[in-house]
Amino acid sequence: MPFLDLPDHRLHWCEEGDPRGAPVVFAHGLGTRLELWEEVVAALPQKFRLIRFDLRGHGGSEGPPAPWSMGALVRDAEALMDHLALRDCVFVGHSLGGMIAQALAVKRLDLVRALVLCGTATKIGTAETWAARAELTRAGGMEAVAAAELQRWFPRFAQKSRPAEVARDMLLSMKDESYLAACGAIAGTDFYATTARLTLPALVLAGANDGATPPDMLRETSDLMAGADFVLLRGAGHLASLDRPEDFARELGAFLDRIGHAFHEPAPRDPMGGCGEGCGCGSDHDHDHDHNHNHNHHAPHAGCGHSH
Ligand SMILES: O=C(O)CC1=CCC(=O)O1
Repeated sequence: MPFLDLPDHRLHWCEEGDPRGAPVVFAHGLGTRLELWEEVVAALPQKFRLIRFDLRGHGGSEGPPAPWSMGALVRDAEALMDHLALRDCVFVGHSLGGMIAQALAVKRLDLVRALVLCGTATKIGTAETWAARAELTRAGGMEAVAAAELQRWFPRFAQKSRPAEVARDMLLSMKDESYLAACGAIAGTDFYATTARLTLPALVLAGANDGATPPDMLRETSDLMAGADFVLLRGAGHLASLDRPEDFARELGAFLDRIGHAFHEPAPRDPMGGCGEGCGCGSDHDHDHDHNHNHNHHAPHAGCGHSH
């Protein structure tokens, strides 16, 4: 099992497909783990380089002490992608992973050439709903969280299904403190303004029966991004990759074909050095999304947003 050692925790990741293929990176959401993508990855053409990882405190990845910021979660993804020398990836993000995807596309357009967002939005929940979630976690632990989440993640007819059992096991495998730290990062996040500036190719997949991030939220996120494709997955709940893996893989595969991902040559690294963010600005400033840096080079007049 490969791990990436970072200064205060280690990240667990895995890779399938063709190591020389065009890269596709998968990031799961709150309370799940990289197994969320198992069946989707198996159903995709293996000509791609298919990389999955566990977010900090999830699955096989360690959880450093709280608090965690969204910027720190984004830096984990960046560190892994840099470690694997990935460029011009299609980044597939579910829920919290989809928030990381949006931030990465703003911050590191050299890493991300297209986005696939599912079960996510620019902002999920409110300060009040996340405070209530924290209270539930402290009072009842992950058992109580799982009971509440399964009702939101799966339509009533699927709450006793195999995917619901798998989701429950994932939630119960998580430590309370990591869950609370991840909730804290989501509670403080609103990417509306920065995601609205994205113009890279994007596919937004909504589960028609998603009670956690309902289709309207996904539609709104899709409408924000110029040229994004929106697809409603019938019969799917919040974890569409788990309860409708074949439909998910078909839509994702068609998107990869549409953007010619298999034939895409990664852009060369900036020969002038620069900040490593692909903007050629030459600065060594900290590109922390928390501090509102804006790096969408597809937006012609956006500027790099850095203080030089
Ligand atoms: O847990 C939920 O209800 C929905 C959610 C928000 C972020 C995430 O990853 O899942």
